[in-house]
Amino acid sequence: MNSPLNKEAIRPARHLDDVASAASPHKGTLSWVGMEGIALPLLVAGQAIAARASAGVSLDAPDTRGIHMSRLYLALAELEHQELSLASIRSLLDTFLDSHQGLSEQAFLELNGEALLRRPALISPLSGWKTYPFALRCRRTPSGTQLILNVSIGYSSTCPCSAALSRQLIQQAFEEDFNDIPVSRAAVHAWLGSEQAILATPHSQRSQAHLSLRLTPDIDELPLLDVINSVEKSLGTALQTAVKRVDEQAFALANGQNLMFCEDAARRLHATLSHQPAVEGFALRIVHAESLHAHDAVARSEWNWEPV
Ligand SMILES: Nc1nc2c(ncn2[C@@H]2O[C@H](COP(=O)(O)OP(=O)(O)OP(=O)(O)O)[C@@H](O)[C@H]2O)c(=O)[nH]1
Repeated sequence: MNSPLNKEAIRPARHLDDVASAASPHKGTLSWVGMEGIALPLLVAGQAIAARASAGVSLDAPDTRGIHMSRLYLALAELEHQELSLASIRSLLDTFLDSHQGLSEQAFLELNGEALLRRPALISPLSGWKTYPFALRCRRTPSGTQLILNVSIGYSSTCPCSAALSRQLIQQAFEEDFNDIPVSRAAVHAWLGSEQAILATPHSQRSQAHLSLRLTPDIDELPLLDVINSVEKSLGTALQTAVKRVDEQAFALANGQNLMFCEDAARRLHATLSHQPAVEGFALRIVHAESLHAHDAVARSEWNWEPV
């Protein structure tokens, strides 16, 4: 059995050695030093979420052994209990540098989480929750601040080729079924409502737009919700939450009105994102998880973008 804790034995000495501030046995600067995977509660679009943070600084003093991890860790509390904003992130990066004067010229913060948004149904008054994975990568250097927002947005895509081929089969079936009977409005109406008439349907797939956006460095609000809304509007076929039949019918119509190859989706989003006021440049990757194939159809596009 362990002996009881002897608090006297662990009472802190008046002076605690600070190894981090001592001279390093090995000299040299380091581009990034800090902590990864820190649990951090955040408020995004009004919802509390569990995020993970990476916090770091450069170590530009070649003789100093280490940075002060606790100062970075404690500073992260600045982001708690308030809506996540770019203004608060810039202030936090300043705190990182202020707490490492003489040691660090650059500060870094990465936040990973899932935005949790309530989304309305297409027609009915219902709504439900959807998550959008995001990452915010921030860097403060003597020449300014860089902010990269990554976000993934799911949607539905219906193959335009498959739709055309299905229509062709329906036309052929019409030719055959009405070959020797008179074409009346009532007969065609009844025929259109039968499974035997609409004998082929195009394939659809759950698809993903993976976006990396370089944000205008001096804006204060995080444009996550604006970007998600613009992208879903541009594609027209956002994944749904609560669905009644009236919503499902509207979704079928939206898919039929927005037939999309991965190239079509990439071009639409290229146009949409290049008009987002908060976005200075982007790289996008469109992934259609094909139901026709066991592999994915993918398109990429960039604007004003250099990989970082
Ligand atoms: N620099 C550094 N610190 C580490 C590492 N691993 C654990 N730590 C610990 O992180 C703790 C916090 O470091 P500091 O922020 O320097 O703590 P402190 O000296 O009490 O705080 P200040 O007085 O503000 O400097 C220390 O107990 C370190 O031992 C590491 O790899 N590098």
